[in-house]
Amino acid sequence: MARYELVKRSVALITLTNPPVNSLSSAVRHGIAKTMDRALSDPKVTAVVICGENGRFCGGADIREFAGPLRGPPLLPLLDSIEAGDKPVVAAIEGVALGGGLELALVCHYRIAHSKARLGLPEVTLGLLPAAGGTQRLPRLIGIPAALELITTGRHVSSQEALKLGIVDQVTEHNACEVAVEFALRAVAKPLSSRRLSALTVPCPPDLDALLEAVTMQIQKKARGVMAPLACVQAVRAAATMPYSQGIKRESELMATLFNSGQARALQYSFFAERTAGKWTLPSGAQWNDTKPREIRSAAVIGLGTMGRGIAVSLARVGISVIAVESDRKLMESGRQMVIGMLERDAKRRGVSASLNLLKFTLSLQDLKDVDLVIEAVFEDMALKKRVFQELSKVCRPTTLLCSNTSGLDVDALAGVTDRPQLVSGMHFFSPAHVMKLLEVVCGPRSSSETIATAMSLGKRMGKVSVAVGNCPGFVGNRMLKPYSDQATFLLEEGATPEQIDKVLEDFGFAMGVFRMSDLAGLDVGWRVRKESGLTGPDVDPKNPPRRRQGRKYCPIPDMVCEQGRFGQKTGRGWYMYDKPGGTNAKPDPLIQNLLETYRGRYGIKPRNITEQEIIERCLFALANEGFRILKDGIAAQPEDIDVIYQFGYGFPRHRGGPMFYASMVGLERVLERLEHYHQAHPDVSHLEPSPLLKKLVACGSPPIQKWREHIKTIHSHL
Ligand SMILES: CCCCCCC/C=C/C(=O)SCCNC(=O)CCNC(=O)[C@H](O)C(C)(C)COP(=O)(O)OP(=O)(O)OC[C@H]1O[C@@H](n2cnc3c(N)ncnc32)[C@H](O)[C@@H]1OP(=O)(O)O
Repeated sequence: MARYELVKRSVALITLTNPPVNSLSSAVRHGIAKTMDRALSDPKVTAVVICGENGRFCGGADIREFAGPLRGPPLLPLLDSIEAGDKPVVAAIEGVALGGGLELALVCHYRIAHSKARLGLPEVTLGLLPAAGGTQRLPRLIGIPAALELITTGRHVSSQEALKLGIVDQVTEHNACEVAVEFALRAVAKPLSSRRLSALTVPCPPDLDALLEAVTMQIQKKARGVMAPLACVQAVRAAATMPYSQGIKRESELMATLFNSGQARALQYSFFAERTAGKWTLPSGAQWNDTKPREIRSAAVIGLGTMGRGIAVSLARVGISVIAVESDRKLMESGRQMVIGMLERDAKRRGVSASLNLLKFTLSLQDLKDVDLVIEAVFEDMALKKRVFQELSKVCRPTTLLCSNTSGLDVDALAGVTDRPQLVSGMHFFSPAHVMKLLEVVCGPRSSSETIATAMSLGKRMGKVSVAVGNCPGFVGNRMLKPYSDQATFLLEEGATPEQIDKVLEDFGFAMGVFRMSDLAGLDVGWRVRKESGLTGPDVDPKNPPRRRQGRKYCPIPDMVCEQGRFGQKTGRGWYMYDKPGGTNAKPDPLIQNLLETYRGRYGIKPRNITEQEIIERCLFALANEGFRILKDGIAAQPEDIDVIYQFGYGFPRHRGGPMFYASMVGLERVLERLEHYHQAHPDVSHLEPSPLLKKLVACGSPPIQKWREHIKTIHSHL
């Protein structure tokens, strides 16, 4: 796990060998301890270089080992002993030096980085802090403000920035290992005391308290309820105010509070869930690692509304030439201006030049005959989409892939009107499409594995977290949203207010509560869908008892809000009131309060006090319950996919892991018991009826989430 060689007759070259990222597993730590001992005790060796195999220095501690008992040599004393050694040690950083990897580099007396390397202390993103001396050594090297920023955000820096900050001593375009060996030979005669970071004093800013206070406030605002960044501030405070020996103790104490926390478990689960989601399997047996995606050089986007514009930007900025189609010259011109403006702003932010030459705008579908792939992003109307797909089928060459950016319509019905159903899939982007990282790739029953592989790979190329899902109304994300928002509106009937429900959800960690989110998305969209499906409007059978539709309980309050022209932020009124149309500052509206009181009065509902616990349980357990149904139906292949969708598309707090992980943390037995309780109280709300899969998992002893797949493997997958 660590290779030892003698090079240039006097330099010990230690190579970490734990692919793919040379993480510091117990075997690697053991290997470092052994090879360092050998280097320090061999009189022929005058200097040491540490590097990583396959052009990657080290991706940090082995995160998988955190779940089990700590084995092998502990990292902190191992690193301390490297720093204390009397022969110069040089880190040759290629690829990445992250977390424990950077901490290893910080105990080396010199650091040489390749120009393409990235460095950082991302432990905070895993619910931890850099507890192998990172919170004490980095401030001594680069000062409190810069160290505080890097440690509390976990941001990676380029080697150029690392050089400017003083983290590395030299950046090279050449082989970092060879450069480090030459550097080590020159360092042999030089004193090491000033190179041992733990022995340095911290350059402390005069306004330390004010700085720490400001950063704490910023964290509390941006990452409400998240423990790790606050613990990082405490650890850096210790570096500033205590000698190293005490600071390091404080670092360990703070780490101990985080290490076994639910937040750390959720964040580490989220790290792996994101990677698991990319590994799809289709019912045919085809998989992510055995199906070659097509190369996409050119694409077309149909419709330059909000979604189409964002999709065009996402494609062009990764070097794909884009033909954008609109039906009307005025719309095309305004779309053109907006796409160009978005691309220019994006390029400026990233410090690159805008790829405007890749864009072409047209009114004619005939111009699409040679593109590799089309993404249709017209209005969410099946008849209109079918017309577009029929037309595309005629004009595009037979090998062109046809994708729909639908948020929930039947992808197979669209495939059915084309001459190439195997080349049709859904690509459900989230608004704004050039910002939001989630992409649901919808696999119809006739989509080929190559089509899915290509859509998934294109998503990755655009920087999206892509998740393959099956074809059903709403797919995964929007299908689950319904029980969640239904519960919220039922709670309004029973006595809650929008602001009370939103506060509970936001305190839980959601970026926005369900009502604020609906106001942002626009209330009219759902209203139109409900009208089209006969749930409200003139087509409703007058014989329907009030508050019941299609044999189920129905809450008409959202329709009543829309009937007043309150469509959310865009009209300045929705569940909340805003300063102006388009305003974002939501204030409780007495008119909504009135509407709720009148409504309850009309139906004889006596409002009751609704607790925080009930809001969380009814909204989130109903959400997870639908997730279990989705797994049972084979619409998502694994719970990780659902959790990734909810984190990246719906603002579910990452430190809670996602709805399925959250259910597993609460305990499946408890979730089942509470759903049974609420379903008994509301027998006409089918979403509260515990799903068969949840019951099955509880009957099997509530296995950990990673084992659920074994219990759902017999299910017929629609992916
Ligand atoms: C009481 C104990 C005290 C201990 C103190 C310890 C203090 C130190 C703590 C740490 O170091 S925590 C770890 C900090 N490091 C990170 O957060 C880095 C995580 N990794 C990444 O960001 C990326 O993987 C990467 C290194 C930038 C590479 O990205 P790339 O896109 O090229 O590959 P991936 O698909 O992400 O990863 C490939 C493969 O490797 C697995 N993996 C990556 N890093 C780790 C790791 N640190 N530990 C274990 N496994 C890791 C990753 O999961 C992928 O595998 P699969 O999931 O596909 O099987």
